[in-house]
Amino acid sequence: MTGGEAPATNGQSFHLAPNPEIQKPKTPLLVVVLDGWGEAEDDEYNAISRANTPCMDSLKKGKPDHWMLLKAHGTAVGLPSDDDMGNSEVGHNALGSGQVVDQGARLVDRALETGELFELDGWKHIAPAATEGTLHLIGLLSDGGVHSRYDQLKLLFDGAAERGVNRIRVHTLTDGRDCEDGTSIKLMETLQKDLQALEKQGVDARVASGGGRMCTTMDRYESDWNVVKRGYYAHVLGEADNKFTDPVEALKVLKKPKNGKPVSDQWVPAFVITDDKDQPVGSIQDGDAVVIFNFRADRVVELSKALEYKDFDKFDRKRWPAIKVAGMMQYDGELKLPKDYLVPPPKISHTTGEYLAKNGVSTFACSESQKIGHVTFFWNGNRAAPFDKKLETFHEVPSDQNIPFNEKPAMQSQKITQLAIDALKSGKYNQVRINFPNPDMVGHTGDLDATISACTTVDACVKRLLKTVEEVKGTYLVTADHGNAEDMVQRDKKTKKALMADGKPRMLTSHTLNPVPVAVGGPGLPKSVHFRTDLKEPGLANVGATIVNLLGFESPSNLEPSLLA
Ligand SMILES: O=C(O)[C@H](O)COP(=O)(O)O
Ligand SMILES: [Mn+2]
Ligand SMILES: [Mn+2]
Repeated sequence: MTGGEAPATNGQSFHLAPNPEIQKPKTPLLVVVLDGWGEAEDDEYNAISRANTPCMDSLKKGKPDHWMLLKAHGTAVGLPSDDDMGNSEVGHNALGSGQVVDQGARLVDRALETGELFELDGWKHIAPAATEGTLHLIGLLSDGGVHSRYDQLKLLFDGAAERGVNRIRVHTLTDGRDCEDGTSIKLMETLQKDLQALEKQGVDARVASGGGRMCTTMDRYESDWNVVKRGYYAHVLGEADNKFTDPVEALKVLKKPKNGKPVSDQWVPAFVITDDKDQPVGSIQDGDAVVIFNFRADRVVELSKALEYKDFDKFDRKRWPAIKVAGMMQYDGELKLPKDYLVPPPKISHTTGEYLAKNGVSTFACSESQKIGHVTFFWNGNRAAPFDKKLETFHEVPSDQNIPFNEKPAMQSQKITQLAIDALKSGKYNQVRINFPNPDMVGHTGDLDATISACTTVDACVKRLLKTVEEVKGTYLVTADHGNAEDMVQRDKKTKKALMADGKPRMLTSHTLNPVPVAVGGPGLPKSVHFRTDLKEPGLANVGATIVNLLGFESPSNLEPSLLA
């Protein structure tokens, strides 16, 4: 269902030709993204196969005509290699743009490998302050490759030192979400060793502050500004309740069990490293340079605002130093935030969202705060505002704040479901697009029972939604952005057996390399329409053209081929 009169992709034409097989539907299309719902064999650590999922099971019976699997990781979504797990940013970029675009991780790798990063405008912008003052590096200490990677951080500080920077302070956010929980201590030891190597070369290089990513700095979509406030106070002001002279010691103490459970890397309270006079070793001062070294946008947009915006009222900054700031990338192309950046971000244009808006399609997009930007910002190629305010409604349900989501695995799924049902019945929208965060957000806690509960809940929500699609005689497309809940344990790479420690399974808190399901159906889908079987390696990017087809148009030539025959 590709072909027809292809519009130019250079910005001149967004016209979409009518689809001869699927007429522009009079009833709505429901698009559901089950965040972190991958496909894997039944297993005791597969929270999806262990959950009660009659609705998703029934969709699977539609294989091969109306159910199939899609690649959701690695090069299929623009990541550097097929060892890279998928994530929400690249997943929703691929789904919504209908294209495979070289993603931030790959672009930063290239710019660092070639040394080009240090020739570009972003580096030139901060270099004088970095060499005369202190270079601060703030970001996620991780080897997960979702928001950042340690090898990139090391190339960055080594490269800076080679170029005359002689005072470096690293502000570390511990992970345990994109890599195994508990590995923060080892990674901090590696960082310490690498900074000490610089010290031997005469560079004053130290860790200055830190904290767990879920309570320090890395909030997203304005779910809870207190998270950013804690980070700003620790990194910029050098203020936190927890003070240590050594960062490894800080983690060892702050991770000690509370109520019988060790504190997860994600939730380490904010801390500051001080000298023997109890003074912070690396608060941010006038004249310093700051690089935010995450390449992924969502969780550093707020920090960028707090560092860069003169007018800022989200919390009392107490002190706002005159500094030069650069992001690893520009995180919001529309807001031009941050103004300066080390590596130009991926260029994602001519997305399905733009085509559809320019062809009169009305859309209701909804999720809770934790994921609202996934079905808006990421979906539309890292662009926050609608293409057409009259046609697109973005609805955010506030998420619970400051709790690990295994404590409430249903999250806001019932509210999202009800809002989507109302939108489907309203007759106002051609497309209703939602994201259920539960399998992913609860999966990241490593709590198997809570994740099973999350998946059972979400399946019941999809069931209610598909019943409504029946009632309104609409169409549906149900899919996911990457795997997570379907494998909750670390495995031996060769034997695939679960890894154990002290007689207990080592839980997996990160995403996986597994494929994800996609299903289409509903009374609005013409009987003759079904999935094609000739695509070599169908992936998430093939969904974009599929949605364009389901809404009654031929897909334009710049999109990956549709899944429909
Ligand atoms: O930011 C996060 O929560 C994790 O690093 C990745 O999860 P997501 O890609 O599903 O958002
Ligand atoms: Mn996701
Ligand atoms: Mn996730």
